[in-house]
Order: sequence, then structure tokens, then C-alpha cells
Amino acid sequence: MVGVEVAVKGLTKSFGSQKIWQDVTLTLPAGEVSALLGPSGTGKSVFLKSLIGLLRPEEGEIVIDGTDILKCSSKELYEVRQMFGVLFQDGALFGSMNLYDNVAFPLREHTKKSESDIRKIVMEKLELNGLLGAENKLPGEISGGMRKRAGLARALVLDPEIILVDEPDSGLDPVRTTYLSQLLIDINAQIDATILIVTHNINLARTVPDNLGMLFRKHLVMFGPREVLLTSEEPVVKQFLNGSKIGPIGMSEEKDDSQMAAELAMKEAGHHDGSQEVSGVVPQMQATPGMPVRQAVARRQARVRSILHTLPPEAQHSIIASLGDGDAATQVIPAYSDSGAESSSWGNG
Ligand SMILES: Nc1ncnc2c1ncn2[C@@H]1O[C@H](COP(=O)(O)OP(=O)(O)OP(=O)(O)O)[C@@H](O)[C@H]1O
Repeated sequence: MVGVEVAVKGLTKSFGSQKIWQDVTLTLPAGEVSALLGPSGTGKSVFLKSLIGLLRPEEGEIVIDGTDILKCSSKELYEVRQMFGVLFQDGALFGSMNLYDNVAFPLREHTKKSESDIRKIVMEKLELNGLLGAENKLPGEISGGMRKRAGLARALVLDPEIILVDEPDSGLDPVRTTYLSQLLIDINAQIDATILIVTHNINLARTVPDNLGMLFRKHLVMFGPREVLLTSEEPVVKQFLNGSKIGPIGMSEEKDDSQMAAELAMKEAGHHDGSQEVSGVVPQMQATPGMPVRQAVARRQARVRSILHTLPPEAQHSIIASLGDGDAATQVIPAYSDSGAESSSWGNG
């Protein structure tokens, strides 16, 4: 079973007079891993909550398995929600329940399974997340990384077709972040779910997802195959990927042109802001040896091949290199143009 596609079109969300983002259009390809980047406060969590119907954007469509969740009945929304597993930032565990009961909770709430069937599923998910032996611990007695893995175990018990992950790296050291990233890739290999990760973590963004997008200035700057964002010359994307002060993202808000020019002049005069220039596409994280073959890889290759001509030349070069062939169907198309890109699925901004 392949996870389902999530098709978002023209989505706009405000709180009162505060517009969070507008006209967001993107498709999470079925069974692939995607990530959404963006500076703090750009509405990434609001986007995740909109996808599961916890928040209601005022315009646009969110079509999941043929149902527009902004127009459907509450019964249909309930059914669509059953397809989701969500890992919130802190794991969102019940503090008074041990890990076993936390992970068993959705099964007891939403199914009529017997306690012995529940036990089988819970122990399997705890094992998958490296938590065997910790089932009697309370969330307050374990580390942040374990809490996240317990949250992930709980998100998996109803066999989700779509998994949403809000900042898997928050509060974790780089090594634990890599383990959790590996777990997400391995879960994708095992159950082929559609996964969306919201993150600030540049390393995770560069190595984990099949597709990458970024929110900035109340818009989706771009969304598409990872190579598009990773080779982008867009100033805000480059700044974000480099964690640099040089660029349109400021401490708490966006900068104006004069401030940006002054900072660039400082850089040219030799002031170093501590960031490290990184560029290009690094190899993607693979499923752990011994896991099932990650079907998303071949599906994505076929999909990316079919839209290759709509992508910017740099992204095309990188994809062709990764496909490892040079046949006529995968030559860079120099005639790429912005108008072509607008009608394609990689960008809308
Ligand atoms: N329920 C709500 N009511 C009113 N405003 C809200 C609500 N939820 C979020 N916001 C506002 O929406 C904006 C975006 O918040 P959100 O948490 O989605 O950002 P984010 O990109 O996930 O940030 P971070 O990376 O820091 O977690 C913020 O200004 C926040 O105050």
C-alpha cells in the first residue's frame, strides 16, 4: 500500500487581520518524504495543522484521497484524519500515562481491538523505535529524544498513510537528530507512507527528504524535487541553507534593501558572520541495510524524469548526475523558462 497524495491549492490562512501565508500550492507526492523549511514564525506549524483539519484556512483546497477537507462533512473529515499519524514537537504524550499506555491510546480510542492484539502492535512499534524495556516509564522520566521516539511510535499504531512531523530535531543533539531522521527514512521504506517534515535543520533538509519547499514572506518560495531548492540561487534560500546573516531574513523580521546592502558591504570588507558556505546537492540518506527497498526512490526517479524539462538547469544537471545516465531523455533543456516553471509542479512563487 502506497501512502496517499496530498494536493494543496491556493491555500490562504489568516488569524484575524494577520495573514500567515497566502496562495500556497503544492503536492506532496504519494509515498515520498517531503520537508518544509522556513524561518521561525512563517507558519510551518500552522500549515501542518491545516493539513489535518485542526485549523481552517479561509481560501483554497486540501485534497486528500479525493476529499477536499475544507469542504467535506465532519464525518468525512474524521475518516481522512484516520489516515494521519502526527508527531508534534514535544511528542505530545500524556504525562500521567506510561509509554505503553501512551502508544496504546489511539488503538483503544479508535479501534475495537482486543488487549492482546493491542499489545502485539504496541510492542512492535516500541521495538521499531528502540524503546523496548522503557514501556513502564513515564514521559517525565525519559530524555527528549526518547519522548520523540515514543511520539513517533504512537503516530504509527494506526498504520498511517500520511505522517506529519513537526521539527523532529528540536531539543535533540545532532547525533540523535540523525538517528531520528534515519528512523523516518526507514519507516518510509517499511510502510511507504507519505511523510512531511517541518524543520529548521539544514543538515536534515539537505540529506533526508525527496522534496523540499520553503515558506517566506507569507508565500511558498518554492516546492519541488530536493535538487531544485538545494541548487537554488534565490537569496532567501541560499541564506537559509547557509545559516547566514547575509540575506533577506533578519533577527525578528525581514530586512530592507539598505540594511542588506550595509551587511553585504561588511562581508566584503572581511567581517565573517560565523556561517559556513555550503552549496550543492549532497547524497541522500538511504534506508538502513536490511530494510525493505525504499519504493519511493524509483517512483521519484520516474516522476522527476517526467518533469525534468520544467526544472531550472542547475537542478536538471544534478538530477541527471544522480540518475547516472545520459540518454537523450535526460539531457538538460536549455530552453527552460520561468513561464514553463509556473505551470510545473516544482514552484509556485
Ligand atoms: N491559534 C493561533 N491563533 C493566532 N495566531 C496563531 C495561532 N497559531 C499560530 N499563530 C501565529 O501564526 C504565526 C506562525 O506560527 P507557526 O507556529 O506556524 O510558525 P512556525 O513557522 O512553525 O514557527 P517556528 O519555526 O518558530 O515553530 C505566528 O505569528 C503565530 O503567532
